[in-house]
This record gives sequence, structure tokens and C-alpha cells, in this order.
Amino acid sequence: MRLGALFGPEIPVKAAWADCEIAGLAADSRAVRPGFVFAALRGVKADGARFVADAVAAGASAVLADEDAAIDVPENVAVVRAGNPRRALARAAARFYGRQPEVVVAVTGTNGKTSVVSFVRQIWEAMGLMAASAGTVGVVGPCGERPLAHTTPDPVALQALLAELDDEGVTHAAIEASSHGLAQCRLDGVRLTAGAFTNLSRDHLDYHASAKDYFDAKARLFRELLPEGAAACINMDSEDGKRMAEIARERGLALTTVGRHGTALRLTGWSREGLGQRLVIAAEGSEHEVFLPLVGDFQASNALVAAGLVIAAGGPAGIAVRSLDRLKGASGRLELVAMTGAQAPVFVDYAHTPDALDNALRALRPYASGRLVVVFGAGGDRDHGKRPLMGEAAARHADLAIVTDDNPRTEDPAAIRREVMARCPDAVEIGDRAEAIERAMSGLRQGDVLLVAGKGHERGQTVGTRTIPFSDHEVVRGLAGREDEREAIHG
Ligand SMILES: CC(=O)N[C@H]1[C@@H](OP(=O)(O)OP(=O)(O)OC[C@H]2O[C@@H](n3ccc(=O)[nH]c3=O)[C@H](O)[C@@H]2O)O[C@H](CO)[C@@H](O)[C@@H]1O[C@H](C)C(=O)N[C@@H](C)C(=O)N[C@H](CCC(=O)O)C(=O)O
Ligand SMILES: Nc1ncnc2c1ncn2[C@@H]1O[C@H](COP(=O)(O)OP(=O)(O)OP(=O)(O)O)[C@@H](O)[C@H]1O
Ligand SMILES: N[C@H](CCC[C@H](N)C(=O)O)C(=O)O
Ligand SMILES: [Mg+2]
Repeated sequence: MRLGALFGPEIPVKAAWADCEIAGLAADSRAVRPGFVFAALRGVKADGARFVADAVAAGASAVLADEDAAIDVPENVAVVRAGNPRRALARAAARFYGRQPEVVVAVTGTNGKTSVVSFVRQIWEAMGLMAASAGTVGVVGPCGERPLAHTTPDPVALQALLAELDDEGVTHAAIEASSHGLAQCRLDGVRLTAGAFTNLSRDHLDYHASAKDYFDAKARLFRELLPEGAAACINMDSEDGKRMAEIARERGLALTTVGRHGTALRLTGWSREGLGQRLVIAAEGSEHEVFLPLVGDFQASNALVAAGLVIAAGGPAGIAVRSLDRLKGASGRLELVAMTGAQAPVFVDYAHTPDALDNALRALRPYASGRLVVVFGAGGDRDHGKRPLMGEAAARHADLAIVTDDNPRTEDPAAIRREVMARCPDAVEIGDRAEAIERAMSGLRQGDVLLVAGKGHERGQTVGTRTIPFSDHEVVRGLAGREDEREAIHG
């Protein structure tokens, strides 16, 4: 593709450069190949302009930069200026790859995105469509599963992925829109049919300057990204949901509201039934009773958002609602991973925010006729403020809390644990995560329930800058297996 066409009418490219043939795009100088456009972006840690010389040495034909960035390049390298280079990069990547599944929907909110995109994919599959989902647990589609480095990939990787899905015959894709992804314009080139909002609570205040900033990042999906005529599905059971709906309404988006306070899909009845829940949903003037085979009260709201999003994107309401009775939970989302020898269930969950931990523990309480035990920690190099609040949630809902490590990254793990324990001083502190899980599991009696929270599907523990293989699933299964063996030997 030629440089002029790549940037389109909104970004002027000097005539002398317009016909320059472009081989690819990269925002990281280390990914630049001959003939590439290098986008020199200002980031949190560095200014991409510092790496222009590296990009040129790697063969960059053009540099995309801020209006005011000081860029020094040889005469044969083009310089393209943009007021918002991140957005320009995203839109250029969309033109470069040139194809996306017919229907792409995006889901934002603090909690529930991974679950919702997975549910949307499953509902579409039940309708016989070629569907895929992409986000924290990777890409899942007709060609199998593959991991992703980020919940919302950088714009070049995201456009490459959408093109690949289109090539594989995927017509319907559901993707997670993280607040980082929205703030950094990673989704700006995506042609969206509909967007959804789950909920908002504290997270990522290390990155976003304030709670308002965090809300505004999520609101970008409805204020700016969804094109005119697109649809929005909003869970109305929170004040933030109502504000988001107002924003969508003002934009003239076709609104599908869901939840106990929703209109399109209203939850009018709910009861827990074994490892599932029975929902009564009012839709299009009639009531549907469905059994949702998932643990966790909050999964009802995720299921409603998913069905609402499918409807918002043009799917029939009846099938969307009926398909809920076959949904499978996303990996590591309140997943029942093992039963101990004492017949105590062990759940693995991804709760890594105060609200999520609160919800996960409350969801499991009814299953504990004995004690509710939780093993959890908080991630390093992330929002410090959420740590004591997570401790508080554990102290409030669990009978026994074991505070351990969860990706300490470059921080001192003991210092993180101290911050968590500030509000759960009675917790037991065991830094080594495997040991913490072992201690918790070995103490379980019949009637007890264990929640291992924070890592969900993750397959590594990041200590410093190294990631050591680690999986809560494997540790739990391994320990349960050992108990079974002991049982078999000793009777
Ligand atoms: C805070 C954040 O989101 N950072 C992401 C962002 O970095 P940045 O733009 O601030 O980059 P920077 O490190 O300051 O460097 C500036 C620029 O110089 C470039 N560079 C840097 C070094 C070099 O040698 N050459 C070079 O060209 C970088 O590629 C970058 O373009 O863009 C980078 C390139 O795409 C990402 O790798 C990086 O993700 C970091 C590693 C990260 O941890 N991000 C997490 C927090 C994240 O994005 N999480 C959300 C999910 C969160 C959730 O909802 O729970 C996600 O969507 O995954
Ligand atoms: N609707 C919800 N309301 C509150 N908590 C929820 C909800 N859905 C999920 N959770 C909790 O949040 C955790 C993360 O859920 P999920 O992975 O679906 O969300 P996410 O938005 O994708 O999170 P992330 O941004 O970290 O990828 C779950 O493991 C569960 O504990
Ligand atoms: N997307 C989230 C995931 C957190 C998961 C938890 N295990 C941690 O490392 O804090 C983040 O990057 O903040
Ligand atoms: Mg996610």
C-alpha cells in the first residue's frame, strides 16, 4: 500500500512521499522491517521519538509523529505529522490490513469483559455463525485458541488479528476493550457494529489520573468509537451504567438496556439452583425462564449483557436468551477446579479488584456450610490503592484469608502483602503461592469452600521481569490428585 492511501484524506502526506510503497507498520523500533512506517509515540516510560534512529537503521521508510516532535531523519525517509498519532496509527493499520469480520462488537467495563465476549461467541456459535472472541484469555475461534499479550492488542496486532479472523471465515467477532486500550486508541481503526458496558469499579488508578479519567476512557467507546447508527448494550444496574446509557443516547446510538433495571432484557426473577441459577427474563413482551449453568450471581448480569449485545448486533432475541442454558464459563472465572478428599470444592477465579473479590466471595458464601477460605494477593507495579481494599473485602467475607503473591513484578512482594494486610490483619501470610494453596487445601473440611483468587487463567508468576511457569489450576489439581492417591493407598 502507498503512504498517501495509508493515511487517507485526514492526514496530509507530502506529494513527494505519497507514492512510497509501505511494507508494514510498527510502534516499536525493534519490530521495524525494511519499508515500514515507524510510529514514534509518547508513552508512559519513553518517548518513541528517541528510537527514530533505530527504526531508520532497521529500514523504516517513514516516521509518523506528533505535530511538535523533534524528528531528525535522512532525506529519503518520509515524515508524517498527526495531531493524534496513536489514532492515526490505528486507522492506518486498519487500511493496511484492509479486512475485518462483518460484525465486530466491543465490550468494556471493569469486570466481566472476558466472560461477556466468551458468552457472545458461544451464543453466535449456537446460532450457527462463524464466531470468535478475543481478550485476556486469548483468541478463541473456529481455528482453535491462541494467546494474546494484551487484553486489547496494540492497533497493529489487533488489525492483523481481525484480518486473520476474516481470512479464517469468521463473520462475527467479540473483543474486549480495556481502559488502557481505549485510552491508547488501540481500537480506533475497528469497524464496530455495537459496544457493551458491564460495570465500573476501582482499578488501574496507577495509570488513569482519577476515577473520572478512568470512566472517560471507558466512555470513549460510546462517545467516539461507535459510528453513527451503531448500537450500544448497557447494564443499567449501576449509576455508571445509567450515565453510560445517557452518553450513548446523546450520541444517537440504538440502545439495548439490560439488567434488573433494563428494558430490552429485564431480569425479573432469580434463584440459585445447585451449581447454577434460574433466571426469568422479560424480553419483547414475554417472559423466558432459563437455567444458567454457572456459579456466581454476577454471571447473570454478564449473561444478560452478552445476550443483549447479540441482539444489539442484529441477532434474534428468542435464540439469544434460549442459548444461555448452554453457556460455559471462561477459563478461571469462578471455575470449580477440584474437590478435595474432604469433598470441599476449590474454585479458581480472576478477581483482582476489590469489587471482583467482594462479588466472588459473596457468590461462594451460599455454598459454604462450613468455612469460606480465600487465597489471594495483589499485583505489583499496579494500583496500590486497591490493595487494602482487597484485604478489606477478604476480611469482610471470608472466614480465613491467606495473603500470598500475585505477580509481584518489580516490587518487593513482602511490601505488597503488607499493603493488602493493612485491612485484613488476621490473615495468614504465606508468600509462596503454591505453599499458600497447599496450606489452604490441606486444612479444608467437609462443608468448607476455597477460593483461589487473582490469577484465573494465567500460566505464569511474574517476579521481577521474569515470568516463571505457574498455574493455579495445575497446583490445585496436583494437590487434589495427591490427596486422591493417599486415599487410595491408605483407604
Ligand atoms: C501502560 C501501558 O499500557 N503501556 C503499553 C504502551 O506502552 P507505552 O506507549 O506507554 O510505551 P513506552 O514503554 O512508554 O514506550 C514509548 C514508545 O516507545 C517505543 N519503543 C520503546 C523501546 C524501544 O526500544 N523502541 C521503541 O520504539 C514503544 O513501543 C512505545 O511505542 O504500549 C506498549 C506497546 O503497545 C505496550 O506494550 C505497553 O503495555 C504494557 C507492557 C502493559 O503492561 N500494559 C498493560 C497495563 C495493559 O495494557 N493492560 C490492559 C488490560 C488491563 C485490564 O483491563 O485489566 C490490556 O489491554 O492488556
Ligand atoms: N459482572 C461482574 N460484576 C462483578 N464482578 C465480576 C463480574 N464479572 C466477573 N466478575 C469478577 O471479576 C473477575 C474478572 O472477570 P472477567 O475476566 O470476566 O472480567 P474482565 O473485565 O475481563 O477483567 P480484566 O480486565 O482483568 O480482563 C472474575 O473472575 C470475577 O471474580
Ligand atoms: N489486566 C490486569 C490483570 C491483573 C491480574 C493479576 N493477576 C495481577 O497481576 O495483578 C492488570 O494487568 O492489571
Ligand atoms: Mg478480561
